[in-house]
Amino acid sequence: MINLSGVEHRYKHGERNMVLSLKINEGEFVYVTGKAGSGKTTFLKLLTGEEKACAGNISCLGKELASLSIRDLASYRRETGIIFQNRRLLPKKTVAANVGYVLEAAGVGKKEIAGRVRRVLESTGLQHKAHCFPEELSGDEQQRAAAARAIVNNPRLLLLDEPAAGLDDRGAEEMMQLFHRLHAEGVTVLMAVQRSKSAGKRIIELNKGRVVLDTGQRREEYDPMHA
Ligand SMILES: Nc1ncnc2c1ncn2[C@@H]1O[C@H](COP(=O)(O)OP(=O)(O)OP(=O)(O)O)[C@@H](O)[C@H]1O
Repeated sequence: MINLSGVEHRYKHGERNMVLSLKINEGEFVYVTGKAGSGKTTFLKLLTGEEKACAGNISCLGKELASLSIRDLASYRRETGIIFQNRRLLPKKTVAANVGYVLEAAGVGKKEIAGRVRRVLESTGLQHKAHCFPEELSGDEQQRAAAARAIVNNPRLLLLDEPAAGLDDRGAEEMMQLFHRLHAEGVTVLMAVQRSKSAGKRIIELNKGRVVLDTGQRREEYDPMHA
């Protein structure tokens, strides 16, 4: 489903900050871990097409990202659910409008949008804030709104940058349960976190833009003696 081969990346005028080759299969749940500045966000941005590789190939959901037109990139992004590091809610739209926006862009009818937005706000515990603007929300609620927006279009792939940031322990636990549930329903999940908290899942650890640990498809199969 995701294949990065010989990928290199550098920020404008900067040094090469990422070198990656890896595969992720459909249906996997992968934690992308590493210290601050190790490259987790950059890795996810390469997969959203926001950052471009300066060498190598990235294919995702059957598409070569480098060759997508702006229009095809927009449609590719609608097939994925993304939680950005700084949430990126649209300040002049209500929570419901922020969440429904992706469906509107995909041409879904108004009635259908209203129903789907209502259900997804219920599942993220935000139904009572549907008509608020982002600045009227707490950090916790903004994070829930970002999660609702990421899942409203039933994506096959979720790219999540610190999805529990700003949540208290209980909120973080609920958020994790939501993504584990979606994974159990078949969604592929890539989640950037500084440290993974759940065993039994693949962990790709980055350091200075390189993979320093990859436990493989299933954590149980990881044998440190033969890694
Ligand atoms: N827009 C940018 N321009 C130049 N360098 C950048 C830019 N964004 C990130 N970097 C650098 O690239 C490296 C990787 O950063 P990245 O944000 O991907 O790491 P991260 O693991 O997500 O960190 P954090 O956990 O703090 O978000 C760092 O050295 C960072 O300073």
